[in-house]
Amino acid sequence: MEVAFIGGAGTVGATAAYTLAVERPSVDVTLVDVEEDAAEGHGIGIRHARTLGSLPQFGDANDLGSVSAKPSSAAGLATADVAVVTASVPRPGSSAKRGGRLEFLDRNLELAESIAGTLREREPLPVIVVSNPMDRITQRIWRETGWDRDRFLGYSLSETGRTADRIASIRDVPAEDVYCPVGGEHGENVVPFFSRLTVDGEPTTLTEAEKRDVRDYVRDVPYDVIELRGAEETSRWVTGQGVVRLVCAVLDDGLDDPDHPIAASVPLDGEYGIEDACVSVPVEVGRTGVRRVIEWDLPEEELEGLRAAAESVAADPE
Ligand SMILES: NC(=O)c1ccc[n+]([C@@H]2O[C@H](COP(=O)([O-])OP(=O)(O)OC[C@H]3O[C@@H](n4cnc5c(N)ncnc54)[C@H](O)[C@@H]3O)[C@@H](O)[C@H]2O)c1
Ligand SMILES: O=C(O)C[C@H](O)C(=O)O
Repeated sequence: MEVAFIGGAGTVGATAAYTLAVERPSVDVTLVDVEEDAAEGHGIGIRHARTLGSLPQFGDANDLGSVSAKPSSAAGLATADVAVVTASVPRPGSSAKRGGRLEFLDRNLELAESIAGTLREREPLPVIVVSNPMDRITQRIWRETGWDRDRFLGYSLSETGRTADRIASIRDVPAEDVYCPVGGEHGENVVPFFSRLTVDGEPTTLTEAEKRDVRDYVRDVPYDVIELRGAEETSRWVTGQGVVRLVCAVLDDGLDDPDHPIAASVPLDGEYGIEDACVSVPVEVGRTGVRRVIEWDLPEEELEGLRAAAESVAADPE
């Protein structure tokens, strides 16, 4: 199996590629970037890391997959089984604040069209989109390829990690016991599915103040991280981990635990009353991408949140 990271020389692409390479030593990892030297440099370092961890004195892996750099062209993507799009124009300084994902919009829409043009030259494959503003970029790449919508998964799992972390801290419970998937926009109109919250398997209800706190935390914390680390950087660690969780769900034809579905941003066609927009909703992931959009019976407040998210992402100029 070969996973191609389009934008693989960047912060998120290289971090996710490294995470996948060490976690799944047999998978072929390809770094596709217009910065070909940088991609090659990261590829060599990641290959060494994977090799080191698999040596007899440390590991027991065999049949190591390749780690290589390829050009950002149809040839570079010809043999990929899964594509992850992290390609982006450089982070504008003005994007390092809440709502900042929209600062990428115009130039990343152009980039999305060019990447879709390259993808279109081959057979459809599952495409995981990370680049911001993620919901709109997922929608644009989907439309421009003309492929079936079930090939596309926009990445929003960082919100689920952030939400679990915050609920654990508010309620003083272990974070690993918190299940609360997060949908809506990857942005201001985020919709934690509080109605599905369980802690250690027990349905749990937050107060309205606690819900507001969690939503505000999720909106603010990526920018706190950027500010603390310097405006050139992004939330590379949670994103690298989350992208690999999604890639592995595709490679493995589903989650280890199908009873706890995840959310991803997918082109909707009437589900939750939403047409022609990508926002995150619960999905069943499979080998070819999205096996099924799961239609939960959500309370009105969360349904309204999803619809507001869809209106917001659909409101941008073509
Ligand atoms: N969805 C999420 O949760 C999430 C999380 C973090 C970052 N992001 C977004 O992901 C994107 C990447 O972030 P980053 O910090 O890695 O950015 P970055 O600037 O470090 O990396 C972007 C990379 O894309 C490459 N690139 C540009 N055009 C390309 C093309 N045509 N083909 C191949 N590669 C190309 C650049 O050379 C660069 O290496 C940004 O838009 C960021 O906002 C999203
Ligand atoms: O890159 C950003 O602007 C933030 C990113 O979308 C994130 O959620 O970490």
